[in-house]
Amino acid sequence: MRRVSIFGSTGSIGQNTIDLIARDPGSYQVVALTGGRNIAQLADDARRLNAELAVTAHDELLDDLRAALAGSGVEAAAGRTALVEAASRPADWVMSAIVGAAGLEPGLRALEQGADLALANKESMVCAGGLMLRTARAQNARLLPVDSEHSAVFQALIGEDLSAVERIIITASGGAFRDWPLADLEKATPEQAATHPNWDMGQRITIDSASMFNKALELIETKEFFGIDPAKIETVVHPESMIHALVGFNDGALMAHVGPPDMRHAIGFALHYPQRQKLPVERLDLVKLGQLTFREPCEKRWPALRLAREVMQAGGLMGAVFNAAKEEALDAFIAKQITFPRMAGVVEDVLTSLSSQAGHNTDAITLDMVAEADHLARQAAAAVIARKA
Ligand SMILES: NC(=O)C1=CN([C@@H]2O[C@H](COP(=O)(O)OP(=O)(O)OC[C@H]3O[C@@H](n4cnc5c(N)ncnc54)[C@H](OP(=O)(O)O)[C@@H]3O)[C@@H](O)[C@H]2O)C=CC1
Ligand SMILES: CC(=O)[C@@H](O)[C@H](O)COP(=O)(O)O
Ligand SMILES: [Mn+2]
Repeated sequence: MRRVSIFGSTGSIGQNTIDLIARDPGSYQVVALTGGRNIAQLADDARRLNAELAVTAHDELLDDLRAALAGSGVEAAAGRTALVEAASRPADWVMSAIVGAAGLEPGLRALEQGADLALANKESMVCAGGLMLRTARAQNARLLPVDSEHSAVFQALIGEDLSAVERIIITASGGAFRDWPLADLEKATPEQAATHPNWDMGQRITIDSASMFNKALELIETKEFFGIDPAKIETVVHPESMIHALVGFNDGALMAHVGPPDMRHAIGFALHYPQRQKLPVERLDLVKLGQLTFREPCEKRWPALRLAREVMQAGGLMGAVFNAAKEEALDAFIAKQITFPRMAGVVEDVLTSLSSQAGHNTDAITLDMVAEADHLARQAAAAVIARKA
């Protein structure tokens, strides 16, 4: 039996992962499930999957979790330290699906103890891509992309030579406001932004899709994951979200990964890699689909794309700064302290004020350095938000 843990099990990726594992209970021993505030879901899943341990990230919810697990034999724990300890428990395969920079350390600890890491948490690569790759290499552990675009690129590159890659194109749906007049964006609400045209995902990534901060993070994630020159990475607006990414080779071939917007494909690919196994995803009927469309992304509508290019150019700890500033701006938008378009302005101001964080050798970046850059960026973002709110 494979020993598996799921970090962020109560979320959208976590629930899709559980869906796949629960279909084949004889093949998996669940070591740890972790969640945040959704104690009922965490406890139900831990009981159903007979997990060894369930952890909530919130200390104050330990009593609730203990009560929900009473008589089940599942160990309960709470808090940041417990979360990181859970990641150090021996496991063969770990899903990293906590949202935000909070997912970095648990994923890194899982790699350090030699687990294969299925990485949905794109923030890990944005903040500390070099550290993640170095750790995986040192432990002979696999780091498997789960983000749909990066899983698509990974699959298109199997058996290929990276030096023959001319370009990588990642697609973007355009999110909730793709067709809105620009002037209306000032009035866009968090509720409107949290409605994705195609994908069913958590609130934060869905709003990031509307602002294209999600795509901005994914451009950086592509550079970090595949070690590719940013000039070779493109994005195109593809409203149907059927093609997830394309890889162009030096002979002109363009390999596209096509499939319905269902994360169980990318999760299942990472779960069974290097094998392919049957997955419960819809098989596309191309005739019914009829046509697929593409548009150039407008940087006026989505300034996050330009900022991502600046961050890739700057390197060092600027990815960590960018992500933390974005998280703070997103919190402020959700709390209705700033408007939707203002998020990009906040992030740009923070990037300007912390440009000194670019001067770090990527190979020497440690978790402590990332934490410090993250802290400085959140402080700077809070000041910008307070000044302009
Ligand atoms: N959803 C998708 O289809 C995709 C997601 N991703 C990436 O995967 C990650 C997860 O996304 P998604 O599943 O949508 O997010 P959700 O918001 O649905 O789930 C997030 C999970 O993280 C937990 N969590 C939230 N904050 C913390 C914290 N501070 N410490 C520990 N745990 C925490 C939540 O717990 P609780 O809910 O119990 O409070 C929940 O289990 C993100 O990095 C996202 O960018 C990438 C591609 C596609
Ligand atoms: C499913 C997935 O990988 C998401 O990151 C997706 O890419 C979001 O859609 P957007 O293309 O709207 O950002
Ligand atoms: Mn994606």
